[in-house]
Amino acid sequence: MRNLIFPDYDKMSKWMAHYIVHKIKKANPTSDRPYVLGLPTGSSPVGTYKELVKLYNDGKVSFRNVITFNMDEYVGLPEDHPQSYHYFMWDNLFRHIDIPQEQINIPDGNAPDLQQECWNYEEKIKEAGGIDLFLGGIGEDGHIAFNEPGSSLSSRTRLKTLTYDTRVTNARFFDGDVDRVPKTALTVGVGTVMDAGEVAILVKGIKKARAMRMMIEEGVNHMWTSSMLQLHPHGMVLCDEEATMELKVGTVKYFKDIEREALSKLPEV
Ligand SMILES: N[C@@H]1[C@@H](O)[C@H](O)[C@@H](COP(=O)(O)O)O[C@@H]1O
Repeated sequence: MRNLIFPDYDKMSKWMAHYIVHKIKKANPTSDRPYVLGLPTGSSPVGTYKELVKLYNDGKVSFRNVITFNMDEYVGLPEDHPQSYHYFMWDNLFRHIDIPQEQINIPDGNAPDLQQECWNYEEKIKEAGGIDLFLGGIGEDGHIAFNEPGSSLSSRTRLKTLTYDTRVTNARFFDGDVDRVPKTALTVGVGTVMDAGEVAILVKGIKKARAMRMMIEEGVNHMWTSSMLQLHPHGMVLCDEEATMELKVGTVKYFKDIEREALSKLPEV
C-alpha cells in the first residue's frame, strides 16, 4: 500500500485530480472501452471534484467515455434532498462536466426492491468491465463506503444499518439532528471495492488519525474495514499532515521518503 502525505488538503486534492485525469488519458477510453471510476461522497473528495471540474474547464480531459459508479446512498431520502448522495454528486461534479447521464450509476435508495437493486448494481459493474479506479474516503470508525465495523471483508453491494456513531458524525449535514439521519443505506461491499484495478483513499484531518493508524499500521481487521486495503495489489492512501498524527514517526518518515519523487510534482495531464 502506498501512503502519500501532503502538507495540506488543497495539495492532496490537486494531486488526486491530476492522477485521475492522468489515468483517464492514459487509458484513452472509447465508447467500446470506457474508463470506469468508482466515486465517493463526503467532505473528503470535495476538493478533488473541484479540481477535476477545473481540469475539465481547462480542456485537459473529457468524461464522455467514462462510466461512474458511486459507493453508496442513503435509503429513503428523495434524490433531490440536499443530503442525498445523488444530489451531492450532481452538485459537486456531474453537472459541471461532459459525462452522459446514462453513464452515471448511483445505488437507488428508493428502489421498490432494495435487495434486487443491490444485485443489479453488482451486475452493472460487471457489464461495464469492472472498476478501473475506485476512489474512497473513510469514516472515523474506519469504514469504507458504508461498510461499518464488523462488515464482511468479502461483502458485496447490500443494505446496511448505519452505526449510531456514523449517524452522529453525519448529523452535521442534517442540521445537527441525528434523528434526521437515515438509519440504513445501500453500499458497495468491501469485496466490490477490492475488485477494482486500483483503490485510492482520501483522508483529511485529525479526526481520522486513529482510523489511519488502524488502516495502515495495524493488521487487516473487519472492525476497521478500510484496513482491507493492505491486501489490495494497488492500494494508495492520500492524506494531509493532520491525519498522520497517530502514526509512528518512523512510518511517516518512511512513506515521505519513498514517495519523495511522486510528491514533488503533479501527475502529468
Ligand atoms: N458513506 C460515507 C463514506 O463514503 C465517507 O468516506 C465518510 C467520510 O466522510 P467525510 O469525507 O465527510 O469525512 O462519510 C460517509 O459515511
